[in-house]
Amino acid sequence: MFYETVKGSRSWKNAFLGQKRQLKAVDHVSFDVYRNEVFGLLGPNGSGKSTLIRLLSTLLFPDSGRMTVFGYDAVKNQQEIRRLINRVSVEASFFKKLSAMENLRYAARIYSLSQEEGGQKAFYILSRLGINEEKAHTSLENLSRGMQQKVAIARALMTSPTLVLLDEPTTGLDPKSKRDVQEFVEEVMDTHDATIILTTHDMDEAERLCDRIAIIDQGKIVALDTAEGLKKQIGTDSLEDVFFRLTGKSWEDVQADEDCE
Ligand SMILES: Nc1ncnc2c1ncn2[C@@H]1O[C@H](COP(=O)(O)OP(=O)(O)OP(=O)(O)O)[C@@H](O)[C@H]1O
Repeated sequence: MFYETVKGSRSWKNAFLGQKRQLKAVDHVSFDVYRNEVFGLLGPNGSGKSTLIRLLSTLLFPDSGRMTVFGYDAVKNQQEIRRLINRVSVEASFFKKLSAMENLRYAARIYSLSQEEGGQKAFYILSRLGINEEKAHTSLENLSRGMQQKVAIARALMTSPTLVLLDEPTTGLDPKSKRDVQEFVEEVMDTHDATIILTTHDMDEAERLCDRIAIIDQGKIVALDTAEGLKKQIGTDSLEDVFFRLTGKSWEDVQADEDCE
C-alpha cells in the first residue's frame, strides 16, 4: 500500500469573519505500510489523523495524489478496498441489542460469506481472541466499552488479508480496559493475517503497539521510523521528547486539548 502526495482539503465559512477559508487537513503525505505491520499515526488534535483514516477508508477522496490498498486504487476500486479494510472508530456502530456473535454473523453476511462459513468464522475469531461463550452471547449493550471495542476489532477480522484502521481505539477507556484492548491488538497480530493502521495521542500505546510510527502535524508527516529510530534521530530516550521537539506540543498540551473536546 502506498500514498503519494495526498492532499485532503476542506473549506468552510468562518462564522465570525464571514470569510471563506481553506484548510489542508492532509497535505503531501507519502508513506508505505507493510503487510502484517502495526503502523502508528501519532499527532496532536486536528493534525489530520482521522482525515487520513477516512481517505483510506474511501469515505473521503483526495483532491490529488494516489493511494493504493493491497494493490487497489482508493479512488477507482472502492468496492474491492471496502471488502478488505475495516475501520474501527471510538464509537463502534453495532446492533447493541444483539450479541457479539450475532453482530459478527451479520457482518459475515455483508462480506458475502455463507451462513455456515460466517458462523464458523465468528465462533473461531471470538474464541481465538479470548471472548468466552457467555460474553459472545451477551447483548453488546451489557458489555463494558473495552469489551465492545474488542468485539469491534474482532468484527474487523472477518476478511483476510485485512487492513484494520483503528482510530483512537483506547480513547476514553479506563486504564484496565485500555490495557485489555492493547493486549488484544497484540494477540490479533499474532493470530491473524492483519495489517493495522492505528491513530493515537498516547505515546506509550504507540511505543508498545507500533512497529513504526509516523508523527503527523498540521497535515504533514514530520517523521517516520520505529520508536527507537525516532528517539535516536532526536537524541533522546523518550518518545514524548520526540513528539515535543517535532510538534511543539507536550503531553500535557495534548491532554488539555482532549479535555476541551
Ligand atoms: N468536517 C470538517 N469540516 C471542516 N474541517 C474539518 C472537518 N473535519 C476535520 N476538519 C479539520 O481538519 C483538520 C484535521 O482534522 P482531523 O479530524 O483529521 O484531525 P485529528 O488529528 O484526527 O484530530 P483529533 O486527534 O482531534 O481527532 C482539523 O483542523 C479539523 O478542524
